[in-house]
Amino acid sequence: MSERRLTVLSGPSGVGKSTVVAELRRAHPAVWLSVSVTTRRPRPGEVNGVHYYFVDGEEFDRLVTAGELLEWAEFAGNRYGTPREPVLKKLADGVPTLLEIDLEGARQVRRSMPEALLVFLAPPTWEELEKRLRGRGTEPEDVIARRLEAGRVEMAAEQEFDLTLVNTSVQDVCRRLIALMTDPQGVTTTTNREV
Ligand SMILES: Nc1ncnc2c1ncn2[C@@H]1O[C@H](COP(=O)(O)OP(=O)(O)OP(=O)(O)O)[C@@H](O)[C@H]1O
Ligand SMILES: Nc1nc2c(ncn2[C@@H]2O[C@H](COP(=O)(O)O)[C@@H](O)[C@H]2O)c(=O)[nH]1
Repeated sequence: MSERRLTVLSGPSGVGKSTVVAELRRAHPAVWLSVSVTTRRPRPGEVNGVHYYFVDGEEFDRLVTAGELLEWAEFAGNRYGTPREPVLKKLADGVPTLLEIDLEGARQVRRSMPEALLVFLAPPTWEELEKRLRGRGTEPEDVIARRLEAGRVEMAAEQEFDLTLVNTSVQDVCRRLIALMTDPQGVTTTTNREV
């Protein structure tokens, strides 16, 4: 494993980031996924401390002011952030570490930790993205519209990432991601589209 142990996975809402990460962690438990803090309400089945740390706005403000977040951003009406300490500890221990965060967060990590590998997860088509987001059935139509609007912005920023993986097959994306996390020398600085 080289020094680049921090990998960031971003992409438009509904592209399949959480699905890919869940499969990656099932198949490769040695990979550590940062648990974010959010002001969003839990969806049915989401567990505090597992999927997110669910906090109110006041607590989120406190974390920001105390400098406890490595990065944070507002996304579609809620705030999300990565607790700094656990990430730094895992990296110091040499553990391959994954952040699943939005574009703004990825940009902040690019600035503060330029050695991180930034991976953009893209949908096979825009129509498929809409289908997945609606098919998940977790948000009302007005929230879906906000997420799709943000998705247009995220899609336009693909070139800022080290490479793009197209999420046609979750298994294929996972295979490629784990290879990148364990042999990052294979990544060039030119943006590539793969899978
Ligand atoms: N390769 C795939 N083919 C078909 N459906 C998929 C694929 N990957 C994920 N999905 C489905 O797409 C939907 C959205 O996936 P997921 O919740 O993982 O997206 P996400 O990128 O994490 O979204 P968000 O950013 O809103 O949290 C889910 O219903 C999931 O089962
Ligand atoms: N900048 C950050 N973005 C984050 C973080 N945790 C999650 N996210 C991103 O937010 C959106 C919406 O997530 P959802 O769970 O409400 O669907 C998605 O793009 C996530 O990747 C974070 O810590 N920082």
